[in-house]
Amino acid sequence: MSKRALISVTDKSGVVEFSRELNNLGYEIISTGNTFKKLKENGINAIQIDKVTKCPEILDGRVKTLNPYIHGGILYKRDNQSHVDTVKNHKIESIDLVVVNLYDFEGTLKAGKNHDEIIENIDIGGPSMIRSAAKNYKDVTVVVDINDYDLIIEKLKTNNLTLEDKKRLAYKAFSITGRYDALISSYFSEELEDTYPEILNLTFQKEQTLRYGENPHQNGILYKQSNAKNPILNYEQLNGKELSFNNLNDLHGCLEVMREFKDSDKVVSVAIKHTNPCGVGLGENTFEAYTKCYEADEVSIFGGIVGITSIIDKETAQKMSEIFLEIVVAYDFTSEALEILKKKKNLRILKLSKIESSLQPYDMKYIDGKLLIQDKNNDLVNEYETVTEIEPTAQQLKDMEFGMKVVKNMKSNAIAIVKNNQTLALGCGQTSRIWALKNAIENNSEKEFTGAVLASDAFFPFDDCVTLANKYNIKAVVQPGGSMNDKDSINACNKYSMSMVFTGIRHFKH
Ligand SMILES: NC(=O)c1ncn([C@@H]2O[C@H](COP(=O)(O)O)[C@@H](O)[C@H]2O)c1NC=O
Repeated sequence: MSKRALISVTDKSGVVEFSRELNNLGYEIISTGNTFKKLKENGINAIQIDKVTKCPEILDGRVKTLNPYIHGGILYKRDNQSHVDTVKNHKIESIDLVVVNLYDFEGTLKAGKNHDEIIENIDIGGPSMIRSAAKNYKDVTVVVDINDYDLIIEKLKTNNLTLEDKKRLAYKAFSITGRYDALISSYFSEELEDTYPEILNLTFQKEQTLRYGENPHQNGILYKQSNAKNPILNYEQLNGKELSFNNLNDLHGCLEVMREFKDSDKVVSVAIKHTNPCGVGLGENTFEAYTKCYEADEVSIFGGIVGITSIIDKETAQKMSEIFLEIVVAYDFTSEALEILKKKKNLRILKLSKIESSLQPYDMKYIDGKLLIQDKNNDLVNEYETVTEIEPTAQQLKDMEFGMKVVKNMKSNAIAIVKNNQTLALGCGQTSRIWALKNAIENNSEKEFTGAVLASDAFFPFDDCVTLANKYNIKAVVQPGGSMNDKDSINACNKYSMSMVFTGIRHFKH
């Protein structure tokens, strides 16, 4: 008896050639509405589904293959006599190969169609057949990926389709239906504004196998969430080696800082080291911004990432090429700038499409079998409230906002000393706040801090930071406030004739 293949595909690419080969191999083909039409038009020998189901496709295609003649033919165990007798009694014929790809739910969603159209694009019969065939993979071959057509034909021709192959195809099939359902579930959770559902169905697709992970002995992979909105890692690579695990992680840190300044009328230049900013400068033009960023810390920038919210010109590119950088990322590059930067073969040059606001509902951390999820930290300050006798100057207020944007994106405990739209000294990732400040000051002992502003990611539990700042003539402080001992810091500020502003929002980043 000849073998039978059921072919029902929305994406019809390659299906004619594939079916022709199946015909040549002696397969009888059963097919649904439009697939059947396409095959027939191309001279493929096929039988329409209703000849098998003995029922027309009904309910606008909602029921085509949901039928015992189909599922019985797929699901019966060939080595189970009772199953064999049952299908024989019911005149159900064997289906040995199931070729299905699903209604384009994802594409319909992305095209912004209305709810009813999206619902109509939830495939029911397709996943059912895929799951039936995958469950019975020992007896039935399931093909869900058009990229597998050639290999399947090759294997069938050489009689070399092994049980292991079929198991792998079944695995792929269940992964595809699982992903499909996760996308549907996410759609409903969004529709019903259920940001933190009881069951969180996230689905990620492998985008890139990285050379290694954070260290050479660790594997590293980049997965992408296909239903993410405005993903921040959205760039075109114009030069250089493939991005590494650490590059991608650091780049994310860089883009998050750039995002803080995306609506600024000035250009921001950020230097990142190990996900933390090590220099940030705001300027009227690219060169000024980069110069400020570079001069903020000429040591740490070495081997770092530089991000610029503008077009990189020749002058800036020349200055950049004086040092070793891993990545330069910007909105664009002049052709002269690109020519200069490209001389460094390994320098990764990235052109960003655009920096947009984050539309991701949350941030997450995988903690060994559990997932910690929280709202994305999209706010900067609640309101600026001066809590001292002295008010900050207009420039100090501007620097306070600038400083908060920087400390918000540094690992806690984080301190930024800033002046005139430039970071002068940064301290981060310290286990004590005073150490973060000492670190910042001691690493930049040659600098003049008079007139600078001190920004802190979280409140001061003691007045020690204020006292130390005063020693270096820093006369303005911005911090969230909220400590039981706020009074101590406020009193110290008043004693030293300093201004202090509370923002009302803490920015821990651990
Ligand atoms: N309802 C059913 O019984 C059913 N059986 C198969 N499908 C889907 O119909 C599509 C193919 O339809 P057509 O051959 O008419 O283009 C395939 O994507 C397949 O997954 C169905 N459609 C939706 O559920």
